[in-house]
Order: sequence, then structure tokens, then C-alpha cells
Amino acid sequence: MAITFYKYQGTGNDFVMVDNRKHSFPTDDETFVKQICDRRTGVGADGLILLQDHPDYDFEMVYYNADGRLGSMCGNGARCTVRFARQLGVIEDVACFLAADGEHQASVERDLIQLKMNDVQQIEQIGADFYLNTGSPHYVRFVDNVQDLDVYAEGRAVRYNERFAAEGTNVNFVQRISEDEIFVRTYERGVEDETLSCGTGVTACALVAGLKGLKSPVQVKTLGGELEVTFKQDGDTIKHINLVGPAKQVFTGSVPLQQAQPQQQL
Ligand SMILES: N[C@@H](CCC[C@H](N)C(=O)O)C(=O)O
Repeated sequence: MAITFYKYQGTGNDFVMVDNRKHSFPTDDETFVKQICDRRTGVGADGLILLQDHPDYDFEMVYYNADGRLGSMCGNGARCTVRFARQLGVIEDVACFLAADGEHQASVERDLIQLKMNDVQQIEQIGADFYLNTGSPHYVRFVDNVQDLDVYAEGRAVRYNERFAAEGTNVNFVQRISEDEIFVRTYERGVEDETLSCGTGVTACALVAGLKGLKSPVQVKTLGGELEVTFKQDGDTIKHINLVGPAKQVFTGSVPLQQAQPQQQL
């Protein structure tokens, strides 16, 4: 038996997507997910996403990181899932769906997907850096020259420090480019490497940029493309947060289900 998959990417953050409305996917097999996401011996992806039916929503998105573990919210993955849902005929141009951090609304306009993110109430300051949750935990550091930074080494130093080692965190490095533009590079927990873009990370950086005086909408450059984040400060809460950017299907294929079995030791 084989599992049909669809490969999607949103600003270079890539995902294996599976239509699991018939519950054919082995949801608790971490090894299988990890094998599929492996870039040398599998399909290769930053994560795997299942689209499932839900009685109260258009669909449910279940997100796994490339290490095979269930992840928290994935902004780029969610935009890809909305595109996938439309291509499957599950939705038309608008969606209301469930993800790890609760309900989300989204809309499709040509090649762009607009995704409503949950309100953010707390931004912690740690020295000159910041820490907040935009559906996933994000550490944010402003730097002068993000292009030249060793994101892998600097990201790991924060992700594995005493505070974050157990649960992990995503680590973002941000450079202000102009009055309304930032450049973001992200070390992702669960991939344990830099990815070309991270939607919840880009959102976190735009909100911190807002604290530092940038006005909404903030334009965000990543190594994989451009995103836009809009938001509105309402007292102590940041509301009406939207992440906008492209998401597209790259190819389709199938994976034999027997890969799910543990490999024999030679
Ligand atoms: N790439 C994602 C973020 C995924 C979440 C993260 N790896 C974690 O589990 O913390 C995005 O686009 O938001």
C-alpha cells in the first residue's frame, strides 16, 4: 500500500501534505514522518502536514516537524494547507480551520494566501532580545548584518541554552531595512537548522519591529521570498494579525507504507 503525497512550498518553507480525511496515515509513527522529511533518503521537507476532517471546521491541520514530532503552529504550513484544501475542493476562497493553537481564518486571492493569526498578549524582553509566542515560541534578536550571520551556530546557541534546551525555541535574526521593511532569517526548532522562511517567526519579528516603531503593514524579506504582516495594537494586546504571502504546489508522488516499519540493523 502507498500513501499519496503533495509537496508544497511557501516562501521556500517546504512541506509534504497528505489528505488524511480517510485516516490512512499512521499518525503516531514518528519514524515514518522523519523518513519522509529526510532530504537524502526521503521526499525531503521542513515538515509534514495532514489535512483532516473536523465536525466544526472546514478542515483540521495537523503539523509535524521534520524530526517526526508533532509541532505547534506553522504559519507557512498553514498557508500551504489552505492552498491544498482549495485544490482538493474542500474550500473555495475562504476557510475557517483548526490548527495546534486553535481557530484560524484564511482567504485565497490569486497566488496569495492571507492567514489570520491569534492575538499576542505578551512580549518578554531578555536583555536586548525578545521572546514571544505567535502559535509557536520565537526568540527575536535584532542584528546589523543578517546576511553575513552564522544563523546555524548562533541559533543553536540560543535554542540549546539553559532556559530553552528542554522545550526548544525557534530563533530569529532580524535586520531593519527601511521604515517598513525587515529581513529575517530563522533557525527552526524541530528542523534543527535554518529554513528559508518561517511564517510564525516572520510574524513574531514584525510584531517586535512594531514595538520598535515600524508601522503596519511590515514587509518582510526572507531567503525564500517576501511576506507581509499586518497588526493593530489594542491596549496590551496585539490584534488583527495577518500573514500574507504565496503558497504553491510543487509536485505529487507516493510513498510506500512499508517504510513505516523500523529499519533492520545490519
Ligand atoms: N516553519 C513554521 C514554524 C514551525 C514551528 C516550529 N518549527 C516549531 O515547532 O516550533 C512556520 O512557518 O511558522
